[in-house]
Amino acid sequence: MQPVNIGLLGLGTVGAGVVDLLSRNRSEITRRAGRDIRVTRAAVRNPDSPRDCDTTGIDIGTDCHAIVNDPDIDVVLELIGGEHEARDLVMAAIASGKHVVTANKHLIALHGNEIFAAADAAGVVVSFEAAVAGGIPIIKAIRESLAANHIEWVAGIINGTGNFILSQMMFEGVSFEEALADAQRRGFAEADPTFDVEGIDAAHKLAIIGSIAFGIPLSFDRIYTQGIRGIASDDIEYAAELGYRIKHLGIARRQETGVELRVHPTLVSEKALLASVEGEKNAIMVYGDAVGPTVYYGSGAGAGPTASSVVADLIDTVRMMSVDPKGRVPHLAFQPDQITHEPILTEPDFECGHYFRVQVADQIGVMAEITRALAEQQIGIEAILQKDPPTAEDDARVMIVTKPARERRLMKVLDHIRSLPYTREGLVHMRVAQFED
Ligand SMILES: NC(=O)C1=CN([C@@H]2O[C@H](COP(=O)(O)OP(=O)(O)OC[C@H]3O[C@@H](n4cnc5c(N)ncnc54)[C@H](O)[C@@H]3O)[C@@H](O)[C@H]2O)C=CC1
Ligand SMILES: N[C@@H](CC=O)C(=O)O
Ligand code: NA
Repeated sequence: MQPVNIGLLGLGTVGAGVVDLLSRNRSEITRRAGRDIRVTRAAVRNPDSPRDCDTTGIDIGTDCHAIVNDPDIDVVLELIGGEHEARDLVMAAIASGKHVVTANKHLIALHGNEIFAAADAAGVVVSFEAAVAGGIPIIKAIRESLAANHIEWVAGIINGTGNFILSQMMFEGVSFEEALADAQRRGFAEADPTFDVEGIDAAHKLAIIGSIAFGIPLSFDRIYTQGIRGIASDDIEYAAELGYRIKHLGIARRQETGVELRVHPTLVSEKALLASVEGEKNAIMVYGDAVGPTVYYGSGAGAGPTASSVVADLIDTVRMMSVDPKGRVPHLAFQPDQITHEPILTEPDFECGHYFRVQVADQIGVMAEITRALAEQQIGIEAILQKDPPTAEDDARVMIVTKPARERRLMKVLDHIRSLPYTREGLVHMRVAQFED
């Protein structure tokens, strides 16, 4: 059989990982794919930079379009990252009848609807397993292995850099900035690390998860997104005393009236599986009506893990080259004409537990007023903690975890508490996740 020629766009962390893996496991990969898969051309910004892989036999240049238009290239592997240039290259590859593999969640989250429509029309496949949770085969799990289920919710740690920073801060006493610099050195962080710390990267991934779980279009701009920068070490401590860990989660959840798509710091019971996921590791729970809860854990970033998914996509691509396009796994899990536009809910309609911290004058009746306000909105209390603040001797800090409640009700309570004469500035609110795992 003829070898399959890969045109590689980008030879950075992931690109080098792919070249290395294809060479290291060449014989097993060929036995699985049925054909030899080889990178024949690559484009990079600076061809003279040193590489973390052996590039013997690869023609390295700077012109991505020359690769996309090369008739000898069978599959384009997009690993340059970013949005517009990657979109143009992928659309050009599709137009020239080439299959595409990408690790670019930014690209898929923002342009996937257009890209998949073009790919379906051209009879080619765009694969993107590495785009969500790096090496964890979560796309395949949701799209294929759980295809019999009505997916009720998906919740996970889907940004390795953010989880690494939170773990370093909690266990190593490292500052936020130091931990981020370390994540960058280790190759986990995005080229623009604000994508990691502001929750944008997680929102890109959640857009993809939500779409393949619920059969809705990719809806990145409708995702509620909050990053990890605002998490105070005091709240990490208080949460621990209350029996919780603060994790940065992406949550896609069905309600009767629509779907919640949200990314934010979340209190997770220390007994929950997700609470024990540390460092750059990712973990995703998927709840299907037939299967119940399932968990997928592993490395969400780094050269080897990400290359593992990219190469698996290349193998899949090679295998399905000979399959009738109508018989292939649909890009977004559901047949393209079965994608529906369900309402995507906004904050007032989110339903979950809540944590809040409020500093008040330490007077008789204050706690009673706070609990009365909660009761008036029919919000149950899960746990209460009271502490002296680090300064302001006559004040008290009150931390409350509520039972699940519609966020619109909780906001009324918090507005009321803020308006009380003895309430100080700086009320903190975070959401709490309840999982069955
Ligand atoms: N690093 C990781 O752990 C993971 C990365 N990804 C995604 O994989 C993709 C690649 O990420 P990394 O390898 O980490 O990036 P990187 O910054 O290490 O490498 C990017 C490569 O693309 C080349 N490049 C960029 N723009 C180019 C252009 N216009 N023309 C020619 N070459 C160009 C650069 O020279 C470099 O070789 C991104 O979409 C990223 O989000 C996905 C999962 C994990
Ligand atoms: N920057 C991302 C890389 C993988 O997607 C992360 O930290 O998770
Ligand atoms: Na993956």
